[in-house]
Amino acid sequence: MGCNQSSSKVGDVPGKSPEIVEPPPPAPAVAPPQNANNGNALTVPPSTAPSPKPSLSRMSTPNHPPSIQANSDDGYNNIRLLLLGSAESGKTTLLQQVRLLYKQPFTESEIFHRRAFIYFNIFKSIKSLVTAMNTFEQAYEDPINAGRAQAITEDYDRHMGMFAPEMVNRIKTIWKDKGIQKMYARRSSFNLNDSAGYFLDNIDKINQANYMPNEKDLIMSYVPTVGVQNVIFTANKNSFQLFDIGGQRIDRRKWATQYDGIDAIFFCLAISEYDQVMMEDLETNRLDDALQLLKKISDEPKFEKTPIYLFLNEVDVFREKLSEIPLEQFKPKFQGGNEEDALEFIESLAMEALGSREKNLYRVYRSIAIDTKMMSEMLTAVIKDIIKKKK
Ligand SMILES: Nc1nc2c(ncn2[C@@H]2O[C@H](COP(=O)(O)OP(=O)(O)OP(=O)(O)O)[C@@H](O)[C@H]2O)c(=O)[nH]1
Ligand SMILES: [Mg+2]
Repeated sequence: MGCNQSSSKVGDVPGKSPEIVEPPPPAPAVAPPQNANNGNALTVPPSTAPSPKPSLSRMSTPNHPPSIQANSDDGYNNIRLLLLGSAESGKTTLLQQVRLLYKQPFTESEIFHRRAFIYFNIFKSIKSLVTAMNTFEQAYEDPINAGRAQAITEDYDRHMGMFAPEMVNRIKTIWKDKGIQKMYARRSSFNLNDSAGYFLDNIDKINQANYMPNEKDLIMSYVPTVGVQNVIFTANKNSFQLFDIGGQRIDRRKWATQYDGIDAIFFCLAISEYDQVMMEDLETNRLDDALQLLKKISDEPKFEKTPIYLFLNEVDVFREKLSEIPLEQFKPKFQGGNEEDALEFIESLAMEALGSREKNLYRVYRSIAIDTKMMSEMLTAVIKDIIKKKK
């Protein structure tokens, strides 16, 4: 099964919610990754295109996503939310948590689509690890694994489906190697998907013909967003529409087309990226880029009166990384200190980016977007706050 198959529509799946919209992307369904460390060349296939809810008017091109009418005549508020932030900052993960919280289940086609990407995530992770072994001149515990790793390095297949038995054994054997495990412990020194260990540990379960990703697998997988996705949900008699746009530089050009009529912004900022550079230019610091982006959004005249809910995300990865890679190495203004001091320092940078914005026009949260319990509490509070402000 490949991703190209996921062009079926939500409306095609009996008994499934018609409320999720993922408009067709402008590019072919799946383009090959550009290099071993960069899966960002992938595009998202048109997995869903629902039949409309009676009270909603829709359009379905990527630049003009389906919209709900600003005012309804049934006493409901229609509230439009925009999810922004750089690539891999946790936007789609947050959207997924919203879907879990407000009971917008994944469609069958979405699950199959994600499943294909899970294989791709696994292969990309093991490839990043063996590449790092060469870069950092880390030796394999078993020298035979160097040969197995070479075969991985030279494999340019996209691997969007089940692995052949030989390949799965190769990946498992390499993953168990103590040298690779040492490299994995140093993963903050190179770009590795945050969910690499989770999927590599579960490869036996995943590499089955009848494997269906569970809730956690779906949350942990990474499918770069291309174009605009959105979810419609109801909370406390208010109808919400949440738009999620890809955060890679190439996708940010589309952001401004979504700025009109937005009631609140959810901004995800991956604070764990303080030591990393952008995939796009391999130069710009990812945290600096994200902070600049936040400032740009905060200064945007159209958002002068729009509340910003800022999620300082990936707190788990941040905490793990601090002991390995001191923050002060990358942010000399940080005087050093414990985890809390480091978090407060990052928060102060975010406040700077938010500038002179009125206090009631932003809220800052420390989040772990993969943590469903934490996110359900946080999002419930955020949604309540938005409703209160809208009244
Ligand atoms: N450990 C950890 N992983 C996270 C967290 N938030 C997101 N992830 C993982 O990071 C990866 C990227 O997350 P996404 O939500 O898809 O990123 P995105 O911002 O939508 O990225 P684009 O669509 O490329 O703009 C996924 O594998 C997620 O499971 C977090 O707080 N902690
Ligand atoms: Mg996304």
